[in-house]
Amino acid sequence: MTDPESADVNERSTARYRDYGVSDGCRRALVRWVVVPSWVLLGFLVVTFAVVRATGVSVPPSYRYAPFLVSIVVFGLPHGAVDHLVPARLRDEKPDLVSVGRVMAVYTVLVVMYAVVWFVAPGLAFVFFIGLTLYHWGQGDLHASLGFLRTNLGSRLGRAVTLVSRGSMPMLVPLLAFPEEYRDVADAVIRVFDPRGAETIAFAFEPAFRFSVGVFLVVFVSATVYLSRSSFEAGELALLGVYFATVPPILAVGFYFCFWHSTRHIGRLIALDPVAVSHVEDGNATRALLRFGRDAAPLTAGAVVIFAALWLVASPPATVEGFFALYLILLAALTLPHAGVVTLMDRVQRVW
Ligand SMILES: CC1=C(/C=C/C(C)=C/C=C/C(C)=C/C=O)C(C)(C)CCC1
Ligand SMILES: [Fe+2]
Repeated sequence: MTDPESADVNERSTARYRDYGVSDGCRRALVRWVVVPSWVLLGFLVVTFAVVRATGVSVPPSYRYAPFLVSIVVFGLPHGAVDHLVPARLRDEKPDLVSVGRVMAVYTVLVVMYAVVWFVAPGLAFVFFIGLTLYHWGQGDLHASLGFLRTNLGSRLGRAVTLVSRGSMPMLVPLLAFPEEYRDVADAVIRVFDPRGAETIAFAFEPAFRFSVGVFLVVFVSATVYLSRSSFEAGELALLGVYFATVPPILAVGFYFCFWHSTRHIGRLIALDPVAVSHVEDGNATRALLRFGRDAAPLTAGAVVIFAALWLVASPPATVEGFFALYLILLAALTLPHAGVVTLMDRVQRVW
């Protein structure tokens, strides 16, 4: 027989995770404050850039970096800066020195290991970064689809295929629609460690490879639409596909990072924090967001300090492209352990 107290805890945690960790009260607020605004923003950018293209107006290239610059303090970096609190909160416990220390230790080991790969084989590290981001952004969207929109994606296979399709939108559609800009970004990033730059991954820009990527996308997107039979799923995929095919990629990926991926994840974190949930349920979403901001502030500052140290060690060209390249390398290093923490969330919250 289980003792009544642990039965109670089990029951509470089953209730909490039945809906992918998002209660109904929270869900409505998240759709209103996170999902709908992200649709409006992406739709607005699609229309704007369709007009820009049709009229031949040119957008000064340096503006493309603005969303990534904003991401240092708004939503982007902070969305991963509460990872140290997550494992304890998943267990319904208050984070303590041991739980936080454990996360920090795993983070440090993974960041250092991946940093070594960047130095030894930067081309490989870059390709891994694209694959990692595909997985991580796909898992984020998969959770939002299940937990915020309550789509029924069918079997495990349906979920896996959805994850791949979703993650492929930001990572692979730009390779088909804007190969030169894609190559320029790869070149600037790899060049921080290897003067040959994108030459080390020349295969990725060959027509035959891009054609295979096109076939891959068609197969996965069709399978997702078929297996999910959900108009929300098909609609979001269509919006993302058109968006990444129309908006110049540095700008498009930057906006998506801050105002699609990060905002959804912050919503998921708020749903995990009982005090924040009570604010949301009282109709005070701003208060919940401020609480998140307070939790995220110290390690966001920590990441900025690491960025400054990286700048001193790597000393890339002092241009906006050089700054951006190094920032992407920082994001790459932090995303490896961050994706691990989110994978733990997925397991506990029964995404799989
Ligand atoms: C900007 C950009 C690219 C890559 C961006 C990546 C990979 C960003 C990853 C950010 C992460 C992982 C943030 C943390 O969650 C591409 C696709 C090369 C195409 C050209 C523009
Ligand atoms: Fe993330």
